[in-house]
Amino acid sequence: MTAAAQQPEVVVRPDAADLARTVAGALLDLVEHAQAAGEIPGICLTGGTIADAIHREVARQTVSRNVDWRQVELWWGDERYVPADSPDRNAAQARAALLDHVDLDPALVHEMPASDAGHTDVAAAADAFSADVRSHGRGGFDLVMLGVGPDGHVASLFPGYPQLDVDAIALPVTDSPKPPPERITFTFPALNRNRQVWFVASGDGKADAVARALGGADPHDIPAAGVTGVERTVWWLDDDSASAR
Ligand SMILES: O=C1O[C@H](COP(=O)(O)O)[C@@H](O)[C@H](O)[C@H]1O
Repeated sequence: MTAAAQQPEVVVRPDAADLARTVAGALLDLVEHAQAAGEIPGICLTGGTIADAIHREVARQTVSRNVDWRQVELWWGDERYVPADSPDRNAAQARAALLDHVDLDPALVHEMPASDAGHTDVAAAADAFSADVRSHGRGGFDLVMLGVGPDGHVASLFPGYPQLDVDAIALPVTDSPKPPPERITFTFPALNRNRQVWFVASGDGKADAVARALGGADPHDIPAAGVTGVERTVWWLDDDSASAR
């Protein structure tokens, strides 16, 4: 990793709606550029409040852009281990806001397993998902998007949890402090080998976690401090989430 890559960019917009519009535009720029270069961009989506607003904006803005959604590969950084039709799933939220409104190639959409997908338990499901990542042979994604919890969690990596110290691709969580308790999450090593990482956070409830992450907190306390992009790291904030910096 270069010194420049370790220095995150911070973009602050006045409010959540403006933030969502700005991030959606930047995401569509990234996809257009990758496709113009003949690539199929690999994007790892996130869940949460601002992510939902961003997905809706991407769907809205895409009609005026030159993007071929059949040539985009989608993954998720974490998932709630609940049935496939549960609205709690990050993938279900993304489908309602974005995926159902664009023409995707289903073979390029890699949801983490649902609890009714036939795996013995969440650990077996995390192993199966890790095998899916390995078999697709990507050295890293073009873009990983990460929401940030008020406690500084990213994906389903929570402060003080054992998953923070495991070298694996994806791991089960059985006692998440934020419901639902069972989840699957990418690990730090998996999140740290990707070209770009974009954190997205809005609202004053995120201000302390954002300030601590940008201030170089111990990732065991603020997991968001433990992820950077190989080429670029951007913190996309609104005035409220940026207010404690
Ligand atoms: O549980 C989760 O929370 C975070 C942040 O969600 P928010 O509603 O506070 O914005 C999210 O990024 C993560 O993917 C999700 O599983």
